[in-house]
Amino acid sequence: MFRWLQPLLREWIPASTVATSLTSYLILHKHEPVDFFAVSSLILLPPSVIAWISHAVQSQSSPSLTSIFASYLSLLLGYTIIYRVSPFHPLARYPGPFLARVSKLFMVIVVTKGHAHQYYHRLHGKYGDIVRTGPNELSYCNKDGVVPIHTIPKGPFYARGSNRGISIVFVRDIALHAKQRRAWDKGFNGGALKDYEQLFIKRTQELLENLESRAALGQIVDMSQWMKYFSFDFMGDMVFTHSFDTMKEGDTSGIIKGVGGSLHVLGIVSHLPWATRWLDEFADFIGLGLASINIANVIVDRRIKSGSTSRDLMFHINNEDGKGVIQRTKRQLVAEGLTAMVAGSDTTAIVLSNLWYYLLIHPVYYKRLQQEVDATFLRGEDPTDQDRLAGMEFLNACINETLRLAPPLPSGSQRGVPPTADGKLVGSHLIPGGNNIYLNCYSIHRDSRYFSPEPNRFWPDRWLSQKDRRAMDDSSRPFDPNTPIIHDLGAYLPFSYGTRTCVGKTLAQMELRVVAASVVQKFDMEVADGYDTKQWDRDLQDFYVFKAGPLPVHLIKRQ
Ligand code: HEM
Repeated sequence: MFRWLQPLLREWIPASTVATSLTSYLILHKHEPVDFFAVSSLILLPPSVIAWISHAVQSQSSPSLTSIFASYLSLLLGYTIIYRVSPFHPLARYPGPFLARVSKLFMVIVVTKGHAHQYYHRLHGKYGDIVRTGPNELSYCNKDGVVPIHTIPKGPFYARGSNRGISIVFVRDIALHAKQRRAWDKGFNGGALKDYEQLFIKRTQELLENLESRAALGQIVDMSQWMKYFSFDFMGDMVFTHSFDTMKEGDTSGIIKGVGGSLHVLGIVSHLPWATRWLDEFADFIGLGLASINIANVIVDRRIKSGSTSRDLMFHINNEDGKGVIQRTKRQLVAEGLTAMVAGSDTTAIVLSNLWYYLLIHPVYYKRLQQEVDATFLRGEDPTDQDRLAGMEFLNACINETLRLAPPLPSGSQRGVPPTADGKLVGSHLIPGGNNIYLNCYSIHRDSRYFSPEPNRFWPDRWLSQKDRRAMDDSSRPFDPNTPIIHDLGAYLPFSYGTRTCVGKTLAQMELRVVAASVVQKFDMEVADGYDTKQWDRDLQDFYVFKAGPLPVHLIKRQ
């Protein structure tokens, strides 16, 4: 059949493979679709049609299906790579590792190992303030980027599939975010914080009782695990009036494991926005329902049915006072509730764990903190009074220094200059439309232009006034007032900056102060025998939010 067409076909197949792959490349390049059907049509349809025509003509010399696909896909890949590494790419002038220019897959490999924060930090050390970390992505480390970067909308990292509710963290549209944020702001105003305060004070008491019983038995306590138990239990109370009771029963509901697992996957997959989107779209279909979403679904269901028995966060977000601006579907409530759980528990837990680690390797600061607590609160008095806690300079210095050295979101939050925009000026760099940028929090916090001397060292005194400042690791000596100090708060952003700044900042600070002061008031703390404290940094992994390993300690109840 169609024998007369066969000679023509010999010429036509390679030509059409080149032409269709080039056309598909240009469409993919210009529109960057992430929709599964659009992308798979562009990738699979043209070679399928060519193969079908070739098969219909049935020439002996017709190339096989495999070779048509292989040529088509190689060409598509070839155009992409050539353009990305070429001097015509809008980010061509920015330095960075060669493989990062070629594909974001390179960063996925780096991220998977968990030490992206250290890798980015080394890149800034080698290439300077601005580094190309992906074909269309830059990492920035200069405080002149703080304001401009945080006025750019969130990037494709935050794109979600259509079958998930979109929680506040993932809303990319600026106007929609402002609307959604109003309900959240209501849930974190002075009155609401007062409501939550009693909840975390109660959970702190429970934490202390648990630590005390283990201390009495001489057991080793994993402080990292207990900080998670505490923060998840409190968040369950605060967000949904739901008791996870992990301090009593362990993680029987699977919420801690589920949230940790989701963050791990998100931290890796979200470097390929199309993959995140597809995972979302097909997760339920292929039976990959994320455990944390399933748990949140059940809790929100129960919470909606029971109505509000107290003014928890759902009360505000679900407009149960009738004063709200937007009505939410159950899917959205699940997304918002889960976001609150993730944003509020893993973050505070990691800050507290890091605080214990720094105080353990600098026992002199642990003692100083104890002295300050003892001087502020009477013997037997619980350190829960927020006014006095806010005035404790050394306590706040220790917390701030922990947040400086180990910000829970170390690599920053991706911002994407809209493809239609002319570009955005960041410092002296014009970032062209369609490209993404991160302000690297971990690196900027350790930059000697902003924090000096010794920016990599835990030295709470840098936060104190000159008269109170003591020498590094020797609190018996005053710090030499002639040594120049740089302490630039314009480069300090553990809670982010601008309209997307952390809505839970005040709550987190209150919680951190109460737990830190309560534990040091009650216990002396020592590293457990056999634990090498160098392991802590090795275990600390950056999956969007820091994830810590165990921190085994001995607690000794103070008399
Ligand atoms: C020490 C603890 C905390 C730190 C360091 C922290 C840090 C941050 C950072 C850096 C962001 C920006 C994220 C981004 O741009 O993608 C953020 C946003 C957010 N945080 Fe926190 N956070 C903490 C505790 C909390 C708590 C206790 C809550 C309460 C539920 C909370 C709720 C949120 C929410 C809802 C957002 C999204 C805000 C928005 O997009 O408008 N955070 N946080």
